[in-house]
Order: sequence, then structure tokens, then C-alpha cells
Amino acid sequence: VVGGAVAKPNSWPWQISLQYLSGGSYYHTCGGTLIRTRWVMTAAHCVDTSRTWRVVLGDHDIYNQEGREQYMSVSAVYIHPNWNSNSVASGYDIALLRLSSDASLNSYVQLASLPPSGQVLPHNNPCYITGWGRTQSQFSFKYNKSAMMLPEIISDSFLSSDLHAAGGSLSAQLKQAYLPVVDYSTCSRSDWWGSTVKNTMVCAGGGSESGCQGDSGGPLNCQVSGQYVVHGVTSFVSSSGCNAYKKPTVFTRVSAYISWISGIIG
Ligand SMILES: CC(C)c1ccc(NC(=O)[C@@H]2CCCN2C(=O)[C@H](CCCC[NH3+])NC(=O)C(F)(F)F)cc1
Repeated sequence: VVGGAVAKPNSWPWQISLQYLSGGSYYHTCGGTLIRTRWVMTAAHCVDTSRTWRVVLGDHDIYNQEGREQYMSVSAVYIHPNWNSNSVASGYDIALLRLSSDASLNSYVQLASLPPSGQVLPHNNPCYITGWGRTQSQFSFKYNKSAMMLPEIISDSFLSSDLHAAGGSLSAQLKQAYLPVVDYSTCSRSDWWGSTVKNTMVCAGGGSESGCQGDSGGPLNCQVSGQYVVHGVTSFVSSSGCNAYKKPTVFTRVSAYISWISGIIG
């Protein structure tokens, strides 16, 4: 999350951290939403590689154990059948994870509410994105020696390389940012996302605050009649920067997939 603030611990009790096993340790890679005691909703692009996954419930600081966490293993991954990993713009960026055991619900771990099938929120509907994703965009900077008056002592190898840096690292603590809905007619304007965005998606934000790498799969929490409802699954941002101008964060529209979800979880 770029901008926003650290969330009050466990104030989004359906937010999960999806982690993968590598070299004996687990690493946060995506967010997700607890929708039943044995089911988590996330993005297809988070789980379209075969790894050993775990889901952490009740987390706040992903690098420190604070005693409220529940560590769940994943018994099955259901990726939407129409998902195409080469084309995030086609949509269907949604997946369900079946947990090996039931979550224990308490004040730190709760189920999310999902919207009714087909519900589309109006422009500027209040929503919050939550996640442990990067806090700044990544950047890459190409040096061009001839174009820059640099002392000869600076080696070509250094200069010829791109300067890549993880503009932001993951946030240790869960963050939230206020991202109001951008309606489809605005979001699909040619100087916004154009035809890249589909009406099976939700756009939100578009200012200086946004989702960023590592927030994928997490919830867009929208206020509807005084209650928070998870209307989006964080899907993509601009490849030229997380909070790029007129490129709001794009979410899978959950209300477009309610029948698919019901067909899987019963
Ligand atoms: C033009 C369209 C097809 C298109 C739109 C947006 C992108 N964005 C990106 O590639 C940026 C850069 C790093 C990852 N990323 C993303 O947007 C990834 C999803 C990538 C899925 C495709 N591999 N999602 C996120 O970073 C986010 F915001 F959800 F946390 C790429 C292509």
C-alpha cells in the first residue's frame, strides 16, 4: 500500500497473509480474504505457480509473532477456469484456497461479507484497500554515460547496468488506504485504463494512494449501508508505478463471481 496508514491491529479480521515455503522459511507473497472457516479468496495470479502455501490468520506484523496468529495449511487451490496468466487484462483473476482445518473465529479472526451477485458500486463509494504490499513503487533508472558528464573513473559496467531498486519493501505491519470507487465509465476512458479494464473489475483510488506489489489477492473493503463488504480482490496496478496518475488500482469485482464461488464452496 502506497500512502495510507498502519491499520489498527486486527481491525480487518478477514485479511490473511498468503505465504510460500522456500529454503525452510515462509515468505509473504499476497493477501487474501477469509470467507468461510475453511475457505480463503485470493487472486489467481498469486497461486498460478505450484508451491507449498500457508495462510496466516489474525496477523498484524508479518515478521513478528504476537500470539493472535493462526497458521493454516492449504489442502486445495481452485483457480478460475478462465484465468489466463498471460493476460491479467482479461479478468478472472480470482482463486479459492481450501484450508486443511477450520479457522477458529474470534475478535482477531472473522469472516468477510461478500456482495450480492451483480452489485456494482457507484462512483466515489468509500472503500479501503488493506495489505502488507510495497509502500512505494519500484523504479528502474537507466544510466547513459555519454549523455551524462561523469568522471571517467566510474566504470562502464556500473553505468551500463540499470539501477533497479525495490522502491519500497513490504510493510511489516498491515496498512490501509482510502481508495474511493472510480466507476467503469471513468476508469475505461482512453487516458485512464482504456480497454484494459473490464466491467468484471472495480477501479479504486487514482490519486497518490494505491495498492502495490504484495497487496495482490487482498480485499477492497467497501462501506455499503454502514457495513464493510469485500467488493474487490486486488489484481493489478500500472507497470510504470503503483500510484501512477489516472491508473487507479484495479480489483477483480467479487459480485461478478458469486455464482462461481458458491459452486465451489457450496
Ligand atoms: C496492459 C495490461 C495487460 C497490464 C496491466 C498492468 C500490469 N502491471 C504489472 O505488471 C505490475 C508490475 C509488477 C506486477 N504488476 C501488477 O500489477 C501485479 C499483477 C501482475 C499480473 C501480471 N503478471 N499486481 C500488483 O502489483 C497488485 F497491485 F495487485 F498488487 C501489467 C500489464
